[in-house]
Amino acid sequence: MSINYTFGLPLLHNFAEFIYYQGLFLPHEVDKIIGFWDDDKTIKATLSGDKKYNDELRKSSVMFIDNTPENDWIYSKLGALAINCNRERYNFDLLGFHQELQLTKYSEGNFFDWHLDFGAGEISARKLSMTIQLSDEEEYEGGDLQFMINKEIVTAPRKKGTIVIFPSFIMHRVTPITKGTRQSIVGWVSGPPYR
Ligand SMILES: O=C(O)CCC(=O)C(=O)O
Ligand SMILES: [Fe+2]
Repeated sequence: MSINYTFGLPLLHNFAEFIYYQGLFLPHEVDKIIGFWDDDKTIKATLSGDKKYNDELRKSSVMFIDNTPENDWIYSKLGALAINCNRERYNFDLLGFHQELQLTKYSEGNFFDWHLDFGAGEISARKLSMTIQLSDEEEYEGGDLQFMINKEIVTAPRKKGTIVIFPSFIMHRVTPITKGTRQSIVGWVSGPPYR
């Protein structure tokens, strides 16, 4: 039996669990971002909310990219991409980056197991998650960014400079690094609660 609604229910025909873009950041721009890494500004990655300091879920180092005028080119490129992507795919209410971009380094044995970027409290405003693959794919083994789409595990492209965007409620992980080092930028575009 089919039900015909008498009102026009807006549907998302272009929804995708994740999307990737290549070529937005030029190789020298990616290298410049990698150059921001400063061991003195590095902190051990922690988790938001109740899961804080859970070594079993996540092991990596992070630092934050200050939202200062000289870093504006990164924020504005990513922001513009997020707006376009959102218009095409999701139609979420977005307000902007409410947290600084996170620069992450995964060394051998580091990982981030299955999780959502969305949850109660401070992370409930996250709408879109963005990742930039900063490392040359030949430089590390393991370290795959993967999505759980129903019961299918799908791996995101590893090519240096690839930007991956996904709704923050999608389950994802970074598999353990078995060799070398992987760096990424992670950012969240936020907005008011779903309604
Ligand atoms: O490093 C990545 O590509 C993703 C990391 C991640 O899922 C996160 O920081 O929430
Ligand atoms: Fe995540």
